[in-house]
Amino acid sequence: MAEGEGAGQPDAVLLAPLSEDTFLHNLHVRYKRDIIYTYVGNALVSVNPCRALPLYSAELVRAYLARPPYQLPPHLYAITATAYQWVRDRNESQCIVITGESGAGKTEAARVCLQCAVVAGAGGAGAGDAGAAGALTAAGTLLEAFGNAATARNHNASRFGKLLEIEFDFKGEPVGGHITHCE
Ligand SMILES: Nc1ncnc2c1ncn2[C@@H]1O[C@H](COP(=O)(O)OP(=O)(O)OP(=O)(O)O)[C@@H](O)[C@H]1O
Repeated sequence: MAEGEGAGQPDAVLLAPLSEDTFLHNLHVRYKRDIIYTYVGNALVSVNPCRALPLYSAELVRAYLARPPYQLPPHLYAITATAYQWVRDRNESQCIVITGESGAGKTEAARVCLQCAVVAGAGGAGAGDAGAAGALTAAGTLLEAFGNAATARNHNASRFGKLLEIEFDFKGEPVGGHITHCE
């Protein structure tokens, strides 16, 4: 799971010197090795690989849930697992903001976060596709069917903004959720 030699700097904050050039060069070095995630402190930069990479699995979610943040390579799972643990252990609402230009990969990133939250809420037991979180996944697909369109920048562009909320009970299991869409 370690990134190994020549993978660049996993946290851009540690680049010396830190400039636009070194930042972009570091992202490029990592991208060439199919490493699409890089931290900037507690934020995560994701580069759209435009092809499926073997970066996602329930087993990997469990690995991120089991380790403190920053002990494993940068990943959306690390961000989501930390948010989930803070909801469960500190009883604090958490928010993950995903931003970027059209086609940057926001919708895919939200899907990955939701997948991670589903597995986390199922106690890391598996795909955990049932219940509130499974319904949210299905609702997202349904909204895309009506609210997405092909554009010059993205073959599956969301034509609306999306606020996705998941509610967890005191055991950390998802019990409800909402998707609010805005034009
Ligand atoms: N992590 C990823 N792995 C593989 N392919 C990806 C990934 N992220 C994005 N893509 C590809 O890029 C396309 C565009 O991504 P996505 O729809 O998530 O962009 P977006 O930022 O939500 O765009 P928009 O704002 O136009 O809706 C996806 O349909 C998919 O083909």
